[in-house]
Amino acid sequence: MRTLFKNIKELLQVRDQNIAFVSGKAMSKLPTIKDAYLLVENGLISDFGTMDACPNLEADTVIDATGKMLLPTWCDSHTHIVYAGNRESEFVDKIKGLSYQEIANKGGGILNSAKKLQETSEDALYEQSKKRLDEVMALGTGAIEIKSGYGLTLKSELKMLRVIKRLKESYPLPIKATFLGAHAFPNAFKNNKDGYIKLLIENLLPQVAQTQLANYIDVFCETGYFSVEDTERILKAGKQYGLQPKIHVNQFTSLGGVQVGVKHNALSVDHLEEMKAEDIDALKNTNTMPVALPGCSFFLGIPYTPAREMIDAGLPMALATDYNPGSSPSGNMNFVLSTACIKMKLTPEEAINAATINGAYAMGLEKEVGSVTIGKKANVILTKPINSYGFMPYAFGSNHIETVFINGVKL
Ligand SMILES: N=CN[C@@H](CCC(=O)O)C(=O)O
Ligand SMILES: [Zn+2]
Repeated sequence: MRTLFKNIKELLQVRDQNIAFVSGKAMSKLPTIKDAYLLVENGLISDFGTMDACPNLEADTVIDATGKMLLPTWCDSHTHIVYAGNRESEFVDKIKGLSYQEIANKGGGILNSAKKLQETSEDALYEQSKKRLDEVMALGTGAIEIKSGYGLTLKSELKMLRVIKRLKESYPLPIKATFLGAHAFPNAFKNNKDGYIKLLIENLLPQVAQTQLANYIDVFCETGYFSVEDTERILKAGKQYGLQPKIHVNQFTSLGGVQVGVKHNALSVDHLEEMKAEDIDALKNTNTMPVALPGCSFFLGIPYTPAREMIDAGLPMALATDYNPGSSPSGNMNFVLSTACIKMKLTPEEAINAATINGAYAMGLEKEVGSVTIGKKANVILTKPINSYGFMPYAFGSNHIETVFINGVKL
């Protein structure tokens, strides 16, 4: 099965196999080929170059991309798309000025979603999650990470993870699953936090590991949630089962979560809205990817991750949606791209690198997706006719995508 894209106005994010992610100044370079072709064979990228070198071969499908850009699909490395219902009931309180923490203290927040999820059947949860996945794929997402963390009991955490497994089996895009049992303390453990951590380590974690339902482990390291010490205990326990950390840190406070993540070889540290100089320093020369979630800052009205400062300090940066019912009820990576440029002062090149190759690395998929590279999956976005790739983040809110291809197949 061969598909040939020809006359591509500009083919974006063309890379060699050996580039896992880009950092600092290298983020401002987006390698492209103008007037290009791309050949897909059996779902993989098999060749590309300038049109004057386009081989004269038979293809099952030929797509004329005159005036259009072709780029890798978005790699959304941080989502919570498996949830039940929504939290629209908290929206007006939020508009009236209640903070995320105040809403949680009123019975809203993560525990509100946990209650809904515990009362929802596995099939219904799958159907609701599937709609969200269909929606974000149409918006250009071609690889995604999904967390548990609205179960908070053995039964419901496993239910969430089985739903993620079912999505993995039913959809053609790569999906990674993260165990986030340490998302909040259930009411029953309000006065016995140690009891919940013990339950997590001694009961939930062994079963999650035994069923092989998770690729990574996550903790919400934050005041009022899991302390740095709790986080360290949970990460050490996860390590026993071979689960690498990808953790929520520095959303509201800089507590030392970044350092604990780096110490335990986290694949990524995510949120980072509150960063001290020592947090930035701790990330230098490590393999841990910082992940910014501007949709969350936009929705909650909290600071944006100081991505400009971090990139200028030589760090890499990935962008993700954080799609969840409480702090970012949107999985639109195009909006994330615009917000990163407009609010976080990333250039279009930096934002595209952060949303593709660096996002792929932040979920361990850098060998499969995130760039136009021979042998990688042909998960690509064909834009509508546009003048330049900068138009995508610039003209925010409009849909610039004409077609999304996953494994070379049109959605
Ligand atoms: N902050 C922790 N977890 C999610 C929000 C969860 C929720 O409010 O339902 C986040 O990444 O923002
Ligand atoms: Zn999150």
